[in-house]
Amino acid sequence: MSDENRCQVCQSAASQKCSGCHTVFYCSREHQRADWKKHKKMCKPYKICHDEALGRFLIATKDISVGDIVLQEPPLIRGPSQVTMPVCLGCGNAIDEKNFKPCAKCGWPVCSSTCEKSPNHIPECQYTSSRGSKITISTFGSIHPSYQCVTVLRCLYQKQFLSETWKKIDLLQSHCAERKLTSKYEKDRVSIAQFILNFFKLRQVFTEEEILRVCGILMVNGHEVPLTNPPHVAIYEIASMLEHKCNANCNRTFTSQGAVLVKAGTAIKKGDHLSICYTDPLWGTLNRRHHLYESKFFWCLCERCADPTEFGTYFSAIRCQKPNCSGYILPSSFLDQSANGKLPNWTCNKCESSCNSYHAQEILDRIGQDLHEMEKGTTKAAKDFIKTYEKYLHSNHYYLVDVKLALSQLMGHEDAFGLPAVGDDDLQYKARLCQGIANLVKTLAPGESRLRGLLLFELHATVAELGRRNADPQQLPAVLQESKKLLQESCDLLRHEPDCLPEGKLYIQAQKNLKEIDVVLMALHRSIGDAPL
Ligand SMILES: C[S@@+](CC[C@H](N)C(=O)[O-])C[C@H]1O[C@@H](n2cnc3c(N)ncnc32)[C@H](O)[C@@H]1O
Repeated sequence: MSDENRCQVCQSAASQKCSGCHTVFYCSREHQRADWKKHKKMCKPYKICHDEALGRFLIATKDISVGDIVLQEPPLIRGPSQVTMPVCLGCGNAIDEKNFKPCAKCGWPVCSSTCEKSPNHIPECQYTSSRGSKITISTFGSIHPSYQCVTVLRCLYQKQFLSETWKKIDLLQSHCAERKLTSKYEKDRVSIAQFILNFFKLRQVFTEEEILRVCGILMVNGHEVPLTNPPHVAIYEIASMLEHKCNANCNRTFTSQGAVLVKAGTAIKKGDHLSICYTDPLWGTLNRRHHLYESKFFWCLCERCADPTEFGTYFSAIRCQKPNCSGYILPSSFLDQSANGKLPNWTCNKCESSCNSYHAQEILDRIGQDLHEMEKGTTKAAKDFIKTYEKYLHSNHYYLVDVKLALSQLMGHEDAFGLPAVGDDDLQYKARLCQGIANLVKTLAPGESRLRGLLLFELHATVAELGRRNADPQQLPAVLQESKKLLQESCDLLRHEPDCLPEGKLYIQAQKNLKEIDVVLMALHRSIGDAPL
């Protein structure tokens, strides 16, 4: 049984949930009543607001502590991503020519009889069988164009038959006017709208505009859900209203059943806007802003984008190459790009020499190309890259952080011998990398708890191994306490990750390690006498 179906009071199986926040379960009305005094402080800690610039957004209606669940809700619609290889239309996982069966009614491949009957599959099954002949999918393992229409059809089905869900979908922004100016709109018109109208013979039911609006809704509001392999896309009623910030105060994960779970990544004050990061917080500012503009149609103006130093981290900064200068080069603002597509000159914060933005971009493009071509999966290639480019970039630069992050994960995982096989210097280096990146992530993207949880897990193991090698027996308890503290923090950050994801598995491992550390500490306490527990 999953944690989410346990009674908040007695932990027994529970089927009733709080109708206010849908985040906690009870086995009986008695237990719900008994818990209300406590739970009402947590129930639905936000309200929906609206303004011209953001559309709808959420505001905290009370102070929210780090780690608290802000909301949890099932998807309105879920389905294959627009660009995908063939997947089972019941469970969403990849299928190949050896492990599928065509649905008896419509021909779309599914992986089992159970999946054939899945409610997820009803819309495309009904539309396909109504057209009079089945669909045939015969190529697997690579992107298949017919799947582009499936999630769109699932939304259209709601429009035609299930008006309550459709009303909620219909409220989501589609940015049709902006999309019309893009080449993606024309592509969607031909490969999705025309395909749906012609192949499924739905000209009497939907217009091209209606279908393209659904494409826009999915593009602007779709969440990539990693619970299936490959990930699928889902839209949610309330979570879709969360605004974006690159230094968001909330983060998002999923339950194993596909509900979205939004948690506070920082302490949030009553009246604060609730935000998540729509993009990768470890991309550089220019890439994040372009991505948001191209996929969500706004130029991000968050505090992080507005500060070229990104809170003093110099995450996008190039080293000044003037002799004897130890300064860093950045533009005075990254925001001007939204006005005229051009950035101001990049200027050194020490010697004030400057270069134009094209030149700075050229340097970054060249390094980016080298990173792209760098051999992946070996510590040597990563170390060489860092050694070469620390001369040109700030040590916190996103290219270096990208490689350092990969290196921190590789050390101790390159072979079956684990951390004990890593040399002393490398082990110290791994500890510095994990700690440095965890601190950087906390500053840049405080809501990003998953990555920090992962880094602190690696760090706890590294600290324990260093202690095992170097500490004298008297110091060992203190080292283990330090390792335990890091592990505890990692557990707090990962505790809502579902078991089926790597982060959820890590959480299970972290809990086991916590118990083991306690056993060792207890043994040391007994043998040394005054070791702290
Ligand atoms: C997932 S929707 C969020 C909900 C949406 N505001 C609504 O009314 O349904 C994403 C859209 O919200 C708006 N938005 C979100 N965050 C924003 C931000 N930081 N600045 C400007 N617009 C933003 C943009 O129009 C974006 O395309």
